[in-house]
Amino acid sequence: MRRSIKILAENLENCPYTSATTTAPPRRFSEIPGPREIPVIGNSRNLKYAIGTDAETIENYNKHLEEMYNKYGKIVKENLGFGRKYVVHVFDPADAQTVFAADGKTPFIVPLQETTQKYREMKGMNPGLGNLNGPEWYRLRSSIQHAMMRPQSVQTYLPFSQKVSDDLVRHVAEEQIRFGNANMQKVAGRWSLESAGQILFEKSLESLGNRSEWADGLIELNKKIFQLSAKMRLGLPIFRLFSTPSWRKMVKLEDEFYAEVDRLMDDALDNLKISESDSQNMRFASYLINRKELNRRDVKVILLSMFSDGLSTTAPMLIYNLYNIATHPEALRKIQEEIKEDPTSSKLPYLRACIKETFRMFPIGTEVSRITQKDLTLSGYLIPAGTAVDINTNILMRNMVLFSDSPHEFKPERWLEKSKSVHPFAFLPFGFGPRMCAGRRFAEQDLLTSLAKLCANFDIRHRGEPITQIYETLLLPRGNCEFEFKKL
Ligand code: HEM
Repeated sequence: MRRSIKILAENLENCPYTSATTTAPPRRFSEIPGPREIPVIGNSRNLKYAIGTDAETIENYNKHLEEMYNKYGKIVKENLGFGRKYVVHVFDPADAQTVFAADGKTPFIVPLQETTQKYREMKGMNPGLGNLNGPEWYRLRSSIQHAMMRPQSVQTYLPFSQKVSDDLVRHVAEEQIRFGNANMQKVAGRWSLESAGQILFEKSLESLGNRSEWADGLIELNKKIFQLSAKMRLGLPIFRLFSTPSWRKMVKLEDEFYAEVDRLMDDALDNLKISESDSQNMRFASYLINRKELNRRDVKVILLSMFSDGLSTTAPMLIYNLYNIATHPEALRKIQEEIKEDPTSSKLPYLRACIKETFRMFPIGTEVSRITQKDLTLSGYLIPAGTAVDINTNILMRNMVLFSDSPHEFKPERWLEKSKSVHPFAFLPFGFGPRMCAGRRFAEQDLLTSLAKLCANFDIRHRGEPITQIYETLLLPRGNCEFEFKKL
């Protein structure tokens, strides 16, 4: 990681946004600007949530972050209230770099879903990769690093990715004939479930075939968990002390979800065998059961973490990509030409640039979080060790200065022009460092393969209400997700 920080830092010199180094002593934490604080309640926004959980406000949490940036500048502190501590929001890539550089071997994070962490602990389960910190996180993460993060290892899954994309093309064509369009809220969910089956459970779940209704049920369940979790995250945290109606509802939803996923994991693991053959070429679950340092419980924790994180991220990203492509016919034409030129190539630089641009315009998360492990100076203020810092990637990736005054335009070309360098800590859709998204390579490969197949087979149109984002723990699509696919 040190090396990658060094390489990235070398690109920084020309960036107008890079903070000038200063020798002045850092200012006190209490001086960091931020919303008015009310005793017990915390920042003034909490009052809205305390009086009644205002869905409208929660859905616009990303807008609230943007407003804070516009009002207070590139560093803002927020008192979370009700016995919770402060969170420091940073909106400056130089500060992001400082935080990541201090990460060390085991970066600490605030779990994205406190409710999931609490549920798993209550059930005696391991909280899972995205919820753990410290040596237990390190032990589990190290065991999958090789299988998940090396681009070469992910190549092993290419044939399965291709099979899923063929199934997707067939399914979309069928939906188009049946309904006159394909509702991608459903289809993308089925696609991501099918891909998870192939990669994690080593079998087809037939989500794009006979079992699409079953798939829709599981995806809906997952969606409800994310929606409720957003309300509980931003609302009054009484569920930490008492079993509130929201908490009981959450337990019921999680129970249903885990019963289903547990069945999937047991089915997969019961059919896999310990093998002496080359573990480098094994698929994921087989690779895991062949790791001597992992027992069955560990394997299930890892599979569960990968499954639940993957399910809620790649499906919306497929929708956002299709939306950008469908609303920019010239981009679709360029992708189709690129594929026609070399149908077997997986290089596809223009399509890759479209995907990158979509990650920038439609980030799936509001922030990448860290708990600092040593004192840091951010934007000239002293941040004591143990402070929660949110690196607001969604604001960074749409910043006017960092993206040449056109942050709201879909411009894949910006990633192809060598002369235009982007601050390396301004574009972090998968986070950074040892805690970087464990499914990154899979997500990128699945998106590239399936989008290439869809673009090569169809003219894609989008009409009606534009797609925007709402906050439901992640930034999920709102608007018309029905696309028309005209066979070429
Ligand atoms: C397009 C889709 C995706 C995006 C944008 C995304 C983004 C992220 C981000 C920003 C993080 C936090 C990184 C950090 O703290 O530095 C993360 C963590 C994680 N992601 Fe993803 N992700 C995606 C897809 C996936 C998929 C497909 C999987 C599984 C197959 C997955 C599994 C995980 C796991 C397990 C973690 C926790 C890692 C840890 O704490 O060690 N993600 N992801």
